Order: sequence, then C-alpha cells, then structure tokens
Amino acid sequence: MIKVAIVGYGNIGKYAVDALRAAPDMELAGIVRRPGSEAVHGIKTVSDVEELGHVDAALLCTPTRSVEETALPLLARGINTVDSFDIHGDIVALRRSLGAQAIKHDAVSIISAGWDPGTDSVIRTLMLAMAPKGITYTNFGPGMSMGHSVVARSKEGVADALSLTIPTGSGVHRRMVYVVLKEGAKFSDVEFAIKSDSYFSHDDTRVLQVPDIDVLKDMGHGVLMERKGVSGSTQNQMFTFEMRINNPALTAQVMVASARASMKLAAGCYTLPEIAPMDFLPGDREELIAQLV
Ligand SMILES: NC(=O)C1=CN([C@@H]2O[C@H](COP(=O)(O)OP(=O)(O)OC[C@H]3O[C@@H](n4cnc5c(N)ncnc54)[C@H](OP(=O)(O)O)[C@@H]3O)[C@@H](O)[C@H]2O)C=CC1
Ligand SMILES: N[C@@H](CCCC(=O)C(=O)O)C(=O)O
Repeated sequence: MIKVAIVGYGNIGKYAVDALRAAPDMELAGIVRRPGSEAVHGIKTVSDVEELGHVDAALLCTPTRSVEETALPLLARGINTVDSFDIHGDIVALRRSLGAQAIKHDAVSIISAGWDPGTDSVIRTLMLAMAPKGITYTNFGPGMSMGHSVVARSKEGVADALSLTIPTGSGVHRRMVYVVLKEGAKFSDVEFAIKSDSYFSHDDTRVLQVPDIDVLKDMGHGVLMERKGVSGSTQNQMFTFEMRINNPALTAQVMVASARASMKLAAGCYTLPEIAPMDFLPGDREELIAQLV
C-alpha cells in the first residue's frame, strides 16, 4: 500500500481524505496541520510529518503561494510531493526548483496536479498534437475558483471571500469577488489589495461587500475548451472538451492519482502532460491496455 500524508485540511484536504479512502492501493498515514489547528476526528493529526512514521507521498493541499516552501523540506526527507500549484506563469520556475531538490534526495515531485493546471493541460497538449496549427480557447466557469478565493481571503481586513469566475468568451473571464470584512476594515483598501494582486490584475475584477459568504457558496465549477485548427493541411478540425464539476473534489482526485504515478517515476519534477496516463491508474498494465486501448 502507498502511504500518503495530507498537508493542509482545507477544502482540497477534506476531499483528499475521501479520495484516498476510495483508493484500493493507498493508505492515509495522517494529516499535517499548522500548529494550533484542531485534530481531525478519527484521523492521526500532527504538526510535523515525522510524527507519522514512514510516508511515501504527501499531498500539499495548501495555498498555491506556499507550495514551494512546503515541498522543499518534504523532498529533502525523500518524501514524494504532489501539489495543485496554479500560477501558470510560474510553473517552469517551480519545476526547476523542486526538480533539483527531488533529484538531490531521490524523490519525485508532481506539480500543478489539479484540473487547470492539471488534467486540462493534458487535454490542451493532445489537442495541439491533433491539430498543430490553430487556436485553443479555455473558458472557465461560471464557478468558484479556489485559488482566487484563497488569495482574496488572505488580504488584510477580509474575514471570508468567494471568487467566482465568469466566462465572457474566447478565454476571457470576469472575476466576481464577494468579501465579508473584518471589524474596522476599509472596503476601498480591501478592493485595491484584491484588484492589484497578480491573480486578479489581468482580468475584469469586481469586488462586492456582502454580510455572509456561506449563503453564496457553491464549489461547483467547469470548463469548456475548444480548439479549431489544422491537421497536416486539412483545415477546420474542431475539438471540444467540457466538464461541470465539484472543484475541490476533482482536484483532490487528480492529486491522489498523481501520488500513485509518483511511485512509478524516476527522481525529478513533473507536470501532468509529462506523465504516461496509465501511470495514474492502479492495476496491471497489460490489463489496462486491453481495457482502455
Ligand atoms: N490546479 C488546480 O486545478 C486547482 C488548484 N487549487 C489550489 O489549491 C489551493 C488550496 O485550495 P483550498 O483547499 O480551497 O484552500 P483552503 O484555504 O481551503 O485550505 C488551505 C489549507 O492549507 C493550510 N495552510 C497552510 N499554510 C497556510 C497559509 N499560509 N494560509 C492559509 N492556509 C494555510 C490550512 O490547513 P490547516 O489549517 O490544516 O493547516 C488551510 O486550511 C489553492 O491555493 C489553489 O490555488 C485549487 C483547486 C484547483
Ligand atoms: N485553479 C483553479 C481551477 C481552474 C479554474 C480557474 O483557474 C479559474 O476559475 O480562474 C482553482 O483554483 O479553482
């Protein structure tokens, strides 16, 4: 059995427990939480992964901006790491950093193992192979972006936040950010902090103050990817991929599958398009080929 630790018991972390329990070849070693966080009922809860004994892989269900600092010490212990880092422009740099550490300590790091970046990245890669010339539009939502909501929540003066992604067509999005303010916080300061953050600054972002987030929260999301292009000299090849999902549940499932894949890879750092799809699956390779190919 593959022994897996969950680091961070937030939205993704909670769904990761569910996905791990459903995996036939994995065992939840425990949950690593920040000091001062309460124990999770029925699951070994620690503040340092060392307290869990042997761990093969750790799912980093932490904020994207804390992934690198969280992954480096785990890789130094020879523990494989899986994260859902989603700052697209920084993925190459993260891959270099965690790749050097993984190789140094004979470990594997799989980064950006969510759905976007993640499984959508695999599909975009295949669409490009199928029609090398052309344009792909990735249209998210409407739905809750966990990453954008995490960033909005992190701003000073914000008690809670929800960021909805609204597709406006051809890969362009509007961000609708709902915030509950802490006592004494100034809305204009919060609005400026959110709109100037690089998660939001490139999009049409609207910030609205509300009394309560829970009454608005629906962690559903989705994507519509469309490519129109050319195979060889044949024009007008059109591909569509669409899904409507529970965002954290799918992210957690992809991370669990990636932990499985990490046990089959040579030391280093990988994004999902670099990994053989069958590495994500349990079971005998030839049986999978007979079933899927
Ligand atoms: N690639 C993709 O497709 C996707 C990527 N994501 C990424 O997943 C990340 C996590 O999302 P989500 O689970 O909703 O986030 P949450 O805020 O719900 O959970 C994050 C957890 O990490 C722990 N943590 C560690 N350090 C910090 C810190 N500095 N500040 C706050 N929490 C910290 C906390 O757990 P504890 O209290 O137990 O320590 C916290 O509950 C997002 O940043 C997002 O970018 C999400 C969805 C899809
Ligand atoms: N990384 C996203 C998942 C993809 C959707 C997205 O990027 C968006 O809604 O902006 C998230 O954190 O929820």
